[in-house]
Amino acid sequence: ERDSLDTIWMNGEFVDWDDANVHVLSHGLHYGTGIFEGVRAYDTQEGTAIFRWEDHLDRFFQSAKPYDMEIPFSREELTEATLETVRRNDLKSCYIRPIAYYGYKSLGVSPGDCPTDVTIAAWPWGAYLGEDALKNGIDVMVSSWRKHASSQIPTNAKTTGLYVNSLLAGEEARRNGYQEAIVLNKEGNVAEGPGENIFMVNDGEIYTPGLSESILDGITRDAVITLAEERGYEVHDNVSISRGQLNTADELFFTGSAAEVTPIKQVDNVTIGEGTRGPVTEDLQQAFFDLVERETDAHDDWFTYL
Ligand SMILES: Cc1[nH+]cc(COP(=O)(O)O)c(CN[C@@H](CCC(=O)O)C(=O)O)c1O
Repeated sequence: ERDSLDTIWMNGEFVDWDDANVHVLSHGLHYGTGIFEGVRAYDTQEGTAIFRWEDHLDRFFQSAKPYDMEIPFSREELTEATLETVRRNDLKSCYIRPIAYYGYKSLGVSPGDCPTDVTIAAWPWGAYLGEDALKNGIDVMVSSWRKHASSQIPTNAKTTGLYVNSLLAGEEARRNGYQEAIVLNKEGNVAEGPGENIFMVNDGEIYTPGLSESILDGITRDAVITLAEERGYEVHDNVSISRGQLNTADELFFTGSAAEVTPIKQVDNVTIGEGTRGPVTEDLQQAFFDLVERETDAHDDWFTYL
């Protein structure tokens, strides 16, 4: 529920939250033909700062390519629209959701002469999997639903339609009493979470599935790899992780714009490590939050201030 003062940017105009509607025959609603970003802005000592906006913007344009979708706004226009959306909603920290989708003109799978509509919304969003999750970790299950292969639907394009796969996996987990799922790829190796990348720690070294494992090229994944290497950890970021390795991991954790750094303490009721947030996970989680809350001036180029 939002108060009526909230506003959303739609195709170049700011409209009231309650008036931000689309036609029911919009192509994207029927065929999943939208691409989107999930971005966080943090309330830092230097004011509100959007984390890795330029990288999210890069991915936004990249995601449109497989669908021949032309984004009708420039990077600068989208950047100013985003900053203004955060300002107008008077948000100090928030979650930002840009989306581009084939809009209303005609139906049929081919988007034909449908317009590409673009909207940007922002709202407060706390810990994605709950405050306790960040501190104590979550219980997950390996889903019976497999991640589609990137050769079937490009997993490096953040496509709205893909998230039915994420929903099937995540809801299966929650239906069975777990908080989130781990999704294997069609080869049966570990891909990622429904909305997160996954990391494993073994004997102090860090592993995360390579981009060829049908995963999203996560920006938080990239940031955590950088932070880990800066702290002297050996990072293996182009590996296949088998399903069996999950049980024997010393530590596991998810990363994502929404999930941030969320420890995993059980997989299918098998305790991981000590059954709570592991020491390497805690070190990297602390480094991540120090970074985004600007307790450090490192990587200032990763921040776009309001
Ligand atoms: C499938 C998937 N994999 C990995 C990630 C992590 O990527 P990055 O945010 O660049 O570090 C996300 C982001 N999931 C977004 C959507 C969450 C939602 O529930 O919607 C997010 O974290 O904003 C994914 O959706």
